[in-house]
Amino acid sequence: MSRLSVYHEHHPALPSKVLSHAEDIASTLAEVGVRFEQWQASAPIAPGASSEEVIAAYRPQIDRLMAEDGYVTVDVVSLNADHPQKAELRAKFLDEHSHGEDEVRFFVAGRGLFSLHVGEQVFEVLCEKGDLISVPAGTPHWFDMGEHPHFVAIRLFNNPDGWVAKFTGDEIASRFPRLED
Ligand SMILES: CSCCC(=O)/C(O)=C/O
Ligand SMILES: [Fe+2]
Ligand code: NI
Repeated sequence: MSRLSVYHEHHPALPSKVLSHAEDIASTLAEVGVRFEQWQASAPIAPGASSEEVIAAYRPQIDRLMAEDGYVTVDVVSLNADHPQKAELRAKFLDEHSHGEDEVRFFVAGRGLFSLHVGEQVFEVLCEKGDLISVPAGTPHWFDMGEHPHFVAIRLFNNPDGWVAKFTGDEIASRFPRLED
């Protein structure tokens, strides 16, 4: 089940708030400018579906976001526990970083743990199948795919150069919870 846990940045062991209803998660994240939505596919997605088929199943929602927020490219990224570089990839995303553009991810399958560092608070969002999150440009954050990663995600970009990260050098992420398998 999707979940939002809110922490003070100095108290990683004790969340001040834990929410599991999608409406509550969305309204709490909206207060800090973060978009959270749940989407339904407009067509069934068969196992092994191509990127084009995955995108087609969510075309109306993708087109709406592109029109609202000016995203120009869309792709599909897929990762599972057989990936030979899974440990390196996990470590890279686990260091606190920001991007010059919004980080927009829709989970077609699987799960991942996003943690957003906003002021003195950390908003930890467990994203599951059907969840969309948009991390605003410039927001320090990290992402845990877990020791045994499994996700298929649609990514939207407003920069055609794709994924570019600026690492903050802060070790805050090492003090916060990891994605539990
Ligand atoms: C679900 S893809 C997440 C990995 C990524 O692109 C990123 O920037 C994490 O912060
Ligand atoms: Fe990121
Ligand atoms: Ni304190």
